[in-house]
Amino acid sequence: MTDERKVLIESEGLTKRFLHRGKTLSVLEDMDFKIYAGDQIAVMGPSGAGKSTLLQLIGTLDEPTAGRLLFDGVDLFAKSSSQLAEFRNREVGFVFQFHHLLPEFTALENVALPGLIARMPRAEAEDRAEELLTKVGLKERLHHQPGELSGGEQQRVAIARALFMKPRLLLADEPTGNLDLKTGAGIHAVLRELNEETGVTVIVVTHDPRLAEEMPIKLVLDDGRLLPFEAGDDTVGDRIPEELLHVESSNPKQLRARAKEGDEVADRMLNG
Ligand SMILES: Nc1ncnc2c1ncn2[C@@H]1O[C@H](COP(=O)(O)OP(=O)(O)OP(=O)(O)O)[C@@H](O)[C@H]1O
Repeated sequence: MTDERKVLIESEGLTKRFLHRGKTLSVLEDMDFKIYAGDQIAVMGPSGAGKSTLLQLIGTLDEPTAGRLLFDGVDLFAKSSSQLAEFRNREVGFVFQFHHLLPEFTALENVALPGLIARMPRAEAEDRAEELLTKVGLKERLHHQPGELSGGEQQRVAIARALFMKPRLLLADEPTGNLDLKTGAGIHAVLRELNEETGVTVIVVTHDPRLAEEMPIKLVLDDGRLLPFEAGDDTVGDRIPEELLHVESSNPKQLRARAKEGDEVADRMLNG
């Protein structure tokens, strides 16, 4: 099958092992995948499966032990560390579970900060920050400090800040981890809307299949492999996510077999 869409990220044999107290811990093994520009992907998997590690590699915050990662056809880890820093500034927005907003700055100032660091005129940076805060539904909270915002609002400020430099890729590591389900679903909806408006490629790590439902592509990382996750059937329900993921991902063959025929996107990503 041919696909006209642009491949944004391609991994070839991506491998990450940690040396810990004299023992080698293999986290990601020989991963091949493609992520297309504009994809919206949720990555689930048991605790310790390597989800954060994968995100750190894709965001070039860490280096692989082996393998390559291409971004728009360019081999990322062939770049120098200063080129990589520039790549991260320009192309990648990060959102973490704990938002790392500056407490003494307002929402507007927090979002405008990347522009000020890049020496953008203040008025221009603040205009863009206001535009982004409006997009994430916080037009009425521009001058609130993080401590005066709810957890979901703080996370939306962090998302707006991550998008300030118009990155092509947004990486979110459990952005809903300390939020209730409803607020978490709101955050995922914001990510989806931003993707639809700006075309930014979104990869979000989550523990909760109910939150993953917001994302069109759902993958499970387990045993160092990415597999399609079909959450649209009766296995989701109200089961405990960890238990569900464990049961599902311990049977990768079964999981593959169960992936619906229509789930071509995940298949294309994994098989090229
Ligand atoms: N710097 C490191 N040195 C040694 N081991 C590490 C290091 N970083 C991560 N690990 C190990 O790699 C494995 C994967 O960690 P990672 O944080 O990527 O998992 P995760 O899937 O994101 O887990 P969680 O859902 O609990 O956040 C874990 O077993 C962890 O202990």
